[in-house]
Formats: sequence, C-alpha cells, structure tokens
Amino acid sequence: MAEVIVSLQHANIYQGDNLILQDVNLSVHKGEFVYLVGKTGAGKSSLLKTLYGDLFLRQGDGMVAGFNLRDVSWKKVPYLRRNLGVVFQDFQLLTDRTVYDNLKFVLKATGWTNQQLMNEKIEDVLDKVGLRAKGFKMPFEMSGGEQQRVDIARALLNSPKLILADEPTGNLDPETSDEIMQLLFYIARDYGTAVIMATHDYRVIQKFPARTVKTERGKVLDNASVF
Ligand SMILES: Nc1ncnc2c1ncn2[C@@H]1O[C@H](COP(=O)(O)OP(=O)(O)OP(=O)(O)O)[C@@H](O)[C@H]1O
Repeated sequence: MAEVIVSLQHANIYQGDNLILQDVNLSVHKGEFVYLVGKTGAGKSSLLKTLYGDLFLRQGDGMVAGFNLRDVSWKKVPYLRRNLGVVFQDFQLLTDRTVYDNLKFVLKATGWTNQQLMNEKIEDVLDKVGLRAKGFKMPFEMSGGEQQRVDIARALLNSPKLILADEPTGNLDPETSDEIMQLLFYIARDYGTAVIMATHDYRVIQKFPARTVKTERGKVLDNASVF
C-alpha cells in the first residue's frame, strides 16, 4: 500500500467561528492525483488552507507529509510548508526579478545556502517544467502558461511529497491548460508527488480523469460524480 501523504479524520474546518466543513475524512496516497470540486464558497480553499497551515485544525485529526496538523503553530508552519508545494491561479511570482531569482529567493528563504547546489536545483526544476534556459527571463516577458510553469517549478524546489494547486488553469486558455495538466500528471506519476487540485474547470476533469472529491453543503464527498 502506498504511503499516506494526507490524512484527515473527523476534521471540522472553520473560518473564524463559522463551521465550513464538517466531519471531513480524506486520505491521499503517494503519487495520487485528486481533483477538489464544489460550488463557489463551498469550502475548497478552506480545505486547502488547512492542509498548508494557513488555517489551523481545531477539531479532528490531520496529517500532511508526516506533519501533525493539530500541532501546527505559526512558528511551525515553515516546517510543514517545506514538505509541500502550493500553486495558485495567479502565479504570485515576484515581478521585479528574473525567474532564476524568484526560485533562488524561495531556496534561500527555506534555508539553502550553497550556491552551486542552489544553481543545480534551479536548473533541475526548470528542466522538469520544460523551461530549461529560461531562468534569465522576467515574469512579464513570459506567457501565462510559462508563468504557471515557473509557479510549478517553484513548488517543486524542496522536492515536496504533496502539491496543492488552487485553480491552476483558471487564467489559461484550453490548450495551455492541457499542457499544465499534462505537467501536473507527469509530476504525480514520475516523481510520486501527490497532487490535490481545486478547480471549476470540468473540461480538464473530463479530459484528464482522476479521483474527484467534492465540497457540498458542509461535507466532503469522496469519489464524487461531477457530470
Ligand atoms: N478569511 C475568511 N474569513 C471568514 N470567512 C471566510 C474567509 N475566507 C472564506 N470564508 C468563507 O468560508 C466559506 C468557504 O470559502 P472558500 O473560499 O473555502 O470556498 P471555495 O469553495 O474555495 O470558493 P471559490 O470556488 O470561490 O474559491 C465561504 O462562506 C466564505 O465566505
């Protein structure tokens, strides 16, 4: 049986005092690709935020990449984040510096110091996302699809066991979306990275089928049908 990367048991997820998702039970294994769907406001982002330590788990049990979510404090969040990569719809790249410097910024912020190892790592992740030799570019010199690839490269820097992607195709045309989906599936399959991707994009789910989890009326439904 593959290693469990995400486990939530009887988890209640709150925004402030509001209970958003109740009695969430979810397991995701190494290399697994999971879609997270649900209406606007149904709690997808709240669930992802709980997994990357932006919302603290107050009730129930949770584990992400060996990290106990009940044990998260602001001081410990960096340790949790080091084991996962987060990809957003709007890329969130630093616009005032090159791709290379965007990636180096994250490595330094997560404790890397050796210049040669940093260079090798940056080359490695750019290669994985198909952007070899594009490190000198500024974000504004790249297309949306290329910027999303940089965002994914950034998420891969610390060899995470899990990638959490919040609508990564939300700003992309269908053809570019397909390329990003192929990349995410390749990362899951070839590197054993579990991927949880929140999306409203049912076209990509149809084209790239995978297990689908749905937030609906305060619950999380596993293996949900979306069509
Ligand atoms: N920072 C916050 N403070 C208080 N309530 C919040 C906060 N963020 C979200 N909420 C509420 O939590 C509920 C779930 O929101 P969430 O963003 O998780 O939904 P979602 O499914 O990701 O929606 P979308 O598809 O629009 O991204 C909503 O009712 C929202 O208003």
